[in-house]
Amino acid sequence: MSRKRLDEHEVAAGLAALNAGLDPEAGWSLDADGLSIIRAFRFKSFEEAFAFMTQSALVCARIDHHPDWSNSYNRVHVRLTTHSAKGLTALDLELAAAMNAAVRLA
Ligand SMILES: C[C@H](O)[C@H](O)[C@H]1CNC2=NC(N)=NC(=O)C2=N1
Repeated sequence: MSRKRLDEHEVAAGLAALNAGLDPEAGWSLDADGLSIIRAFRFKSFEEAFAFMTQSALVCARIDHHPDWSNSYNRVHVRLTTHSAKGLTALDLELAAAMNAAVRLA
């Protein structure tokens, strides 16, 4: 997977694909600086939130790409960017898609 920075059209297309079928309030959005994407996840319990983080962590380890994230009880806030590229790459879209899938397993 490439660590080349995506242009704004690639980012917009990626976000549209990630958010297809999601409640517009619930999906991924571009941060104000355009360098990262963010999503707030809310679960039924701390256990479900942590199961989601555990599932996501396995993907992070596999693709060597890691989120900036925080957890408070049943909420997980995620920010994805590629530090080495100083912006968004295909890896961020891949990890976001994996997190969308991990929600269903949590
Ligand atoms: C050496 C190693 O591949 C790099 O430090 C990776 C690890 N995980 C990473 N994760 C993220 N989100 N951005 C990076 O630039 C990055 N770099």
